Amino acid sequence: MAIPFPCFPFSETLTIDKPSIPSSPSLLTQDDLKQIAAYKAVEFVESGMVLGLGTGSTATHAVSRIGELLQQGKLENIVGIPTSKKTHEQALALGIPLSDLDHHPIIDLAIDGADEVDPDLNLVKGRGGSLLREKMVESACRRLVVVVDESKLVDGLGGSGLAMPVEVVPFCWAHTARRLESLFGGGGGAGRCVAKLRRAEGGGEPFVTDNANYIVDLYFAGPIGDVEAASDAMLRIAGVVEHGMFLDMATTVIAAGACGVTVKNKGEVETGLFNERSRS
Ligand SMILES: O=C[C@H](O)[C@H](O)[C@H](O)COP(=O)(O)O
Repeated sequence: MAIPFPCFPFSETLTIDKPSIPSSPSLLTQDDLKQIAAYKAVEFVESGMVLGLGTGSTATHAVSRIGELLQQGKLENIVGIPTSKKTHEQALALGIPLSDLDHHPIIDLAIDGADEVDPDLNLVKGRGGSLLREKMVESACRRLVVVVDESKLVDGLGGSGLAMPVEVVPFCWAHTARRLESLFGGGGGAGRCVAKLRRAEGGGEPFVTDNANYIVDLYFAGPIGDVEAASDAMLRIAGVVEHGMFLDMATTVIAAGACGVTVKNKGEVETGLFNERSRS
């Protein structure tokens, strides 16, 4: 997706190099915006940190940048805790020293993408299928910095009309999917929620997570509303392993959009993109 070149593409505090961001062309792609947000987040990284390494097309830019800074000697003594097999492979290839939660139960900082971000910095994650490891790692973080392009900002979780992923055990997944659907008054596409098993590319076999589970995607007719109650109810269903709502976990969200980069910290008054979003 091509987006008009920002009127102020970098905030005053954005001091990163801008390696592949076009300077003269008048368009930034959605991937450019993801990279801008991710590079901004890497400014929070300091030598000696234990880092949660997120998963997805936005987080991959942050992992690349961390690898680059390590290779240049601008960062030292970093330990990365990957949130998926894919990120593990990427970080290994970049020479980032890796560990896990068993050996590093407290993480200084994690950087990850998100599928939806609400005005309170609650998130939907897991459209890439990595929600369980992401939630385990990011629950152990002192600071979780989320990086998104502005298309991810919503007024309420579930409001994008796109998938709300739930990781379930394969055993009788259809039964679990029906229970999830009926939790929200759904069924047959007529209600507030429709549950669908995620299929692997090609549409045949079920998509299988890094933990050998399945994903049931929930599609809501509008914002869920009471996300805490929805979270508790989903987790009470036997067969549900974890859901993709990350509530009260993000400490900072960096959103890149056509008019620049907005950094919002938990509890701060809304400005920039977030403010514009909440007015719309
Ligand atoms: O399972 C995937 C993760 O939760 C991703 O962080 C999330 O889906 C956002 O991915 P992307 O940056 O590719 O939009």
